[in-house]
Amino acid sequence: MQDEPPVVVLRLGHRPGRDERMTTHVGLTARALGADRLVLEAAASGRKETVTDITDRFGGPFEVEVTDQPLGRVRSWDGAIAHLTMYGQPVQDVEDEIRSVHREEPLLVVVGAEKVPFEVYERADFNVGVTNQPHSEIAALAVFLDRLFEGRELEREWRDAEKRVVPQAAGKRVIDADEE
Ligand SMILES: C[S@@+](CC[C@H](N)C(=O)[O-])C[C@H]1O[C@@H](n2cnc3c(N)ncnc32)[C@H](O)[C@@H]1O
Repeated sequence: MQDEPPVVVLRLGHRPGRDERMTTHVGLTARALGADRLVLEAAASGRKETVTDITDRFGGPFEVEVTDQPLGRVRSWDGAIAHLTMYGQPVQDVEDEIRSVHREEPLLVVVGAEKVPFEVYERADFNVGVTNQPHSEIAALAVFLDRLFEGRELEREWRDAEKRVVPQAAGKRVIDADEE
């Protein structure tokens, strides 16, 4: 988020066909819940447009990039790495330490699609479990980011939006952002 070291989400793995919506939703969740950037691997490059389109309409800043060297991103990352995995340390036990590291340096958050290479477990500064039960990278990412930002991401402001949702107790209201 603004005025903080960046949080970058790396979506490691993508099975064409099967993972299209999951990868899109990893990106939308990263954007909505305070991450600054999403890195997709080349097989997922088709998802970039969808996430970018949402950013164009509903605001940013949020960047999406595609790499053909996803593991290279992990190897060369200049900052801390949190890898979300059901085998990791409970998020509630490590969140304070991750927050304190993130005050000083950028954070790479790695989420998988299928089996993640063991190298990632070794290179990660934190292997983090959001429960030690199998579930979803989208759910794990959402809980992790909310814990990292302690809810501040819910109040963030969006820049350069075309549209803005006006919260309603019932019904839907979307206005042009320049109508305000
Ligand atoms: C379908 S799961 C793959 C399951 C795999 N056995 C694992 O967690 O390493 C896809 C991704 O969801 C995330 N994930 C699933 N369950 C999780 C949990 N309990 N805590 C944190 N991340 C989780 C991980 O990033 C994982 O790579």
